[in-house]
Amino acid sequence: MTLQRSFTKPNPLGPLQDGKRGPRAAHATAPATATEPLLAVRDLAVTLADGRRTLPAVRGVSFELAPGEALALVGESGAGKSLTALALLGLAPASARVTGSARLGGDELVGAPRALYRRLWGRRIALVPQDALAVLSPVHTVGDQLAFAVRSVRRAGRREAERLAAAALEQVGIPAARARAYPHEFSGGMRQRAAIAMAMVNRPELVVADEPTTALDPRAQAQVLGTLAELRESTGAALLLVTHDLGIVAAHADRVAVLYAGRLAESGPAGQVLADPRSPYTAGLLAALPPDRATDRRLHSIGGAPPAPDRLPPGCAFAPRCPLATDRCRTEEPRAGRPAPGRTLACHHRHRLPADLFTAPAAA
Ligand SMILES: Nc1ncnc2c1ncn2[C@@H]1O[C@H](COP(=O)(O)OP(=O)(O)OP(=O)(O)O)[C@@H](O)[C@H]1O
Repeated sequence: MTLQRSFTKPNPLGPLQDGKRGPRAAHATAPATATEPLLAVRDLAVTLADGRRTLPAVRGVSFELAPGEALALVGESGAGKSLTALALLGLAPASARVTGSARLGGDELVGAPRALYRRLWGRRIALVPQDALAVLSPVHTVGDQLAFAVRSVRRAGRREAERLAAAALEQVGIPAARARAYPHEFSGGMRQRAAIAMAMVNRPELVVADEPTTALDPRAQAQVLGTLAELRESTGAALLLVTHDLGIVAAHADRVAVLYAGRLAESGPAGQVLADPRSPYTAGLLAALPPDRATDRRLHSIGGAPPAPDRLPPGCAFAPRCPLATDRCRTEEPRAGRPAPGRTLACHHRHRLPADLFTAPAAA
């Protein structure tokens, strides 16, 4: 289900009227139309050069994001989630070769010149990083940084920019009086919320959040994710959320794309994928979740570990860990198919998975 957000709540962030994205009209970037996705990623590949080796870290990833929609990129550590997100932002490491296509509205992001990114950053696409200090300078007050961000995008006098900065802070639950504080004077959760204010202050169409709550305790985590959800609701921004937490996916994503060893294992509506996974890898991730029933305290894990990008096995990269692996899986990499409307699956096993795939006792 695609959630088209309605722009019903007033937004105090200045002259941008609800449902209208005024300043963007002045940008030399092409907006998405109602009929096309906001972001269309096709065959995205990120290859890293590490000394004499080349590491295929992201391999032919494709997905779409509708305006206002939240898509979660999930997978174990090293799956290629962050590199995918960074490549879209034009922030992949210097050693990376990015190929394929990623269209934001009418603009091609892959291979785009810095000048295009400078027009897009903050205005149409913004980052909420894992660590707020990646976007907040320690030597300026939070208010000054927000005001600077405002003035870098729109013609606003100092007072107007300060008013908008204060409004942005209030929107993320930080009293306007704290605008004079430095980032180190905030708690970790407040810093993350300030980073959200920074990302959202100019009302971008797409927010990329890379593990935005990993370093936080559960209470701060819930506050930060709640803040992000409220701001998306009021501004209509789409969200690309990088996470390894399926609980966060269930609560905050409309759709999910599951990455394994740089490839898309499956994708689809979050509720469907979590309730009825078609990829054995997704089923394994779900089986490894802590049980919530008092009667079942077993923790099931997928045996083994994902392969490093320079140690990919032939065939399906998940085959060495997959209970269903056959000779074909070990020799032939599966191509993505469509097991159901709105879903993709890269697996040779197209039938429904047994419910006890990872919990059944191993055969003697
Ligand atoms: N700058 C780099 N130089 C060399 N290898 C890198 C670099 N950045 C990432 N990699 C490798 O690319 C692969 C994908 O990394 P990426 O950070 O995208 O994974 P991830 O799914 O986001 O993992 P995590 O959840 O741990 O952040 C990993 O094997 C990682 O070691």
